[in-house]
Amino acid sequence: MASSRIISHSPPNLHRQSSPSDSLKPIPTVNLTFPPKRHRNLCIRASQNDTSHSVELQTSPNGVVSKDPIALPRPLSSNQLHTAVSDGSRLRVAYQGVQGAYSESAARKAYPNCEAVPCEQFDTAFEAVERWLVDRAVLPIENSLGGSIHRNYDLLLRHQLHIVGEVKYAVHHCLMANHGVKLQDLKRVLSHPQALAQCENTLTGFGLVREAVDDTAGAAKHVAHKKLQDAGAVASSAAAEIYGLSILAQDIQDDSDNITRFLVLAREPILPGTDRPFKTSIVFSLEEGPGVLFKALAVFALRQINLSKIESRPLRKQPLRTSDDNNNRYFDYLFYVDFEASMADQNAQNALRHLKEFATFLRVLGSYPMDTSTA
Ligand SMILES: O=C(O)C(=O)C[C@]1(C(=O)O)C=C[C@@H](O)C=C1
Repeated sequence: MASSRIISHSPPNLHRQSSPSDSLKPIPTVNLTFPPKRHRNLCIRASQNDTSHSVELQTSPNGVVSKDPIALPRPLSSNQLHTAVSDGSRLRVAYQGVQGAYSESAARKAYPNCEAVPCEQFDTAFEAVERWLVDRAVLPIENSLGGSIHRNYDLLLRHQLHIVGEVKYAVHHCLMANHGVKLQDLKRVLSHPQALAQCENTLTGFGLVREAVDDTAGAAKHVAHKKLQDAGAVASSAAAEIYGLSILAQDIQDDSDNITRFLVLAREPILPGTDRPFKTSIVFSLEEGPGVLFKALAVFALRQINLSKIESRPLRKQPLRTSDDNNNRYFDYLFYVDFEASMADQNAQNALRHLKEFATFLRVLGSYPMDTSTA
């Protein structure tokens, strides 16, 4: 039997090591300030323009840092997450992009009362959660027209965050430009590559050259700030309002059913329940050989567990493997699978135990309530 490793939900951990030399890659929207070591209270401050957010952390002399227990977000139970979704608590939620991005709307759908914290890149949002700057991150993982957001699959594995929820958000794209600019004046259109892909047919019909930028709202902001006369942006109607642009065309996505699925990430897992529909996300790798993937997926089929998503990504550290029998070299993959069952369900636990018998690596990324709302 191949050696296997399973990394499952860890117990809640409210402490982390920190020192003044802790470093973070430059984050334009988030700044870290570490006071001298002698200060007992360590203040991590994240600021964006005139908005500043701060979290008070207590340091012990040996440098172990823990939050004031009263202010600490407790490890979430599935019930607490449900409450947060319905009435919203003042959680700090990171998203990628600037104000008006769809990701911000998704963060607000998950936590209606949250303080949404913009991050320049997906990596920044992951780090912001890990470093206690925010409580959650809401990041896109797949879109019904454009497919998977591969970067976030790779980051899920690189970081140790847990999936604690999902949000489905209906994306309605608008073509927008500065006041007075007409559709026939436009030569170029700026947006996030996913958004451009979702409007492929419409933009081709308009004869516009596509230019990819970090996020949809950032595109709108750029067009407005530079007062561009030959370029428009594809973004939300909220972005048009925020940056003072005129909407030239509405609902320009190639299919009216344009849904993006976002993941909610946290430092701690939630307790999986069976009180409502749950989904579990895992990642695993397999030995090379005929039928191994079939065998892996059969552990779910045998137990009537429905799979809702499967994605494969190259295994970066050892992307090629040479077969023992001949000199053939094979690509090596990681398989990401979402299945419709809770880890609290014995059937799901049996399926994973079975998979672990022949998987070379297996990690549970999270077991969380399904978003059954109509986006
Ligand atoms: O640019 C934005 O507004 C985003 O929130 C990013 C993003 C994505 O990465 O897929 C999210 C939803 C839409 O599908 C288009 C773009």
